[in-house]
Amino acid sequence: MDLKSSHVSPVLTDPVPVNKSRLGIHSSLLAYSQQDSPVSPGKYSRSNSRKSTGSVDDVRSNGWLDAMKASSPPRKKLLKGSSFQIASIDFEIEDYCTWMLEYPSALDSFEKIVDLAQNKKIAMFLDYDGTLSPIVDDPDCAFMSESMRTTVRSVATYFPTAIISGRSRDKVFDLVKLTELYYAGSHGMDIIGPVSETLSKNHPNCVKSTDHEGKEITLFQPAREFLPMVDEVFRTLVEITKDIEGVKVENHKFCVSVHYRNVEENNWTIVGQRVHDVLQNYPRLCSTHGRKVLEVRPVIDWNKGKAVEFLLESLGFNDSDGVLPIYIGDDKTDEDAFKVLRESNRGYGILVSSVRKESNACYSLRDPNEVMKFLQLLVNWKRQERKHGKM
Ligand SMILES: O=P(O)(O)OC[C@H]1O[C@H](O[C@H]2O[C@H](CO)[C@@H](O)[C@H](O)[C@H]2O)[C@H](O)[C@@H](O)[C@@H]1O
Repeated sequence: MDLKSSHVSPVLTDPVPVNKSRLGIHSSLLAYSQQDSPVSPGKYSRSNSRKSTGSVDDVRSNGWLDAMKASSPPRKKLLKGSSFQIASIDFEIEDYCTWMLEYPSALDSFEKIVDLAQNKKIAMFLDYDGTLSPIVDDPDCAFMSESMRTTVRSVATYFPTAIISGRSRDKVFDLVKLTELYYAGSHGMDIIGPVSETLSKNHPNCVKSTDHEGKEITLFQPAREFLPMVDEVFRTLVEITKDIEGVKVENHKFCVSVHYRNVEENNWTIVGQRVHDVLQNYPRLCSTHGRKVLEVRPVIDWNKGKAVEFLLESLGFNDSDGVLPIYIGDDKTDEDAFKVLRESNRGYGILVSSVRKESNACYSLRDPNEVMKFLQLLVNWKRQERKHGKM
């Protein structure tokens, strides 16, 4: 990619050390219970004088471990013939049905949704993991099906479509493999969008660039100055967690994922303690919970919601009534996008979940299979509209 300008300045809020509050861990916690801290300050860290001195019991009692457990629906182990199991499944189904009164199925509500799309242009925003691909144990194996790829390609033929993922932009592109889309990686901190003159005026730190096909695009990386710091933290986290079986640390350019899905539950507190202890030396980085993953990211005023606003603006839909944005996602980070749509009273957030969850979304879909059905309905509806000479 040829950068025509390298003038990129970050959009920063005050460098507040929010990592403690976001994790819900009191600052007095989190020294290693098993060994002395191997954390040493790097070039981009503060001195390690803020090393904490807590215990595993403290971590358990402040609710943080509960947040880790609740971060993804548990796998169901079916015990044949167990009446307790059957009763608990009955309860779950009933509970889910009650929840769906508040978050109706986007499939059942399809007519209502497209009714609002009359004379408007739909802009489609899609999360990747858990939305286009099923959640699997190994993040490197979270592949989307060919039928999902074909469906997303068709969606992009009719509507401007963007993928907004926690993964790095390159990694999510390698998985999706569609050049017809816009991509925002690192939870929206690395965006490739359409070229727009008005946008450049509002966001002086945008860079005009070209993609690998030579097409002009806009590159926006509001956390660019954090690159060396995030890289340093990635290497430290790999080192510091290497003795915990099952931990996987991913470098997503502007953020780092520390996965504990494959770690013995007894060791989850240790994973959290080590992440937190490293962050003690980086007050400009924080950590948030994803699905069996701790996400380390810069403390900046930017998230998936801001990325949606940015992309809408770059598509020329700033403050426009002529657009109906639809955002489909399954995770906590997608809530920022649902919130933006809810608060600006335009478009719909659709939560992908097979269990009850509080959300800022309006509708729900159970899993990636239902996401595909919904996208196919949308494509078929648009084809019919065109056939009948509408839009
Ligand atoms: O914003 P997303 O596209 O949804 O990315 C969020 C995280 O997704 C990946 O982790 C999740 O999916 C994995 C594969 O199914 C699963 O093993 C893991 O437990 C989930 O947390 C990705 O690996 C992370 O880096 C993303 O931040």
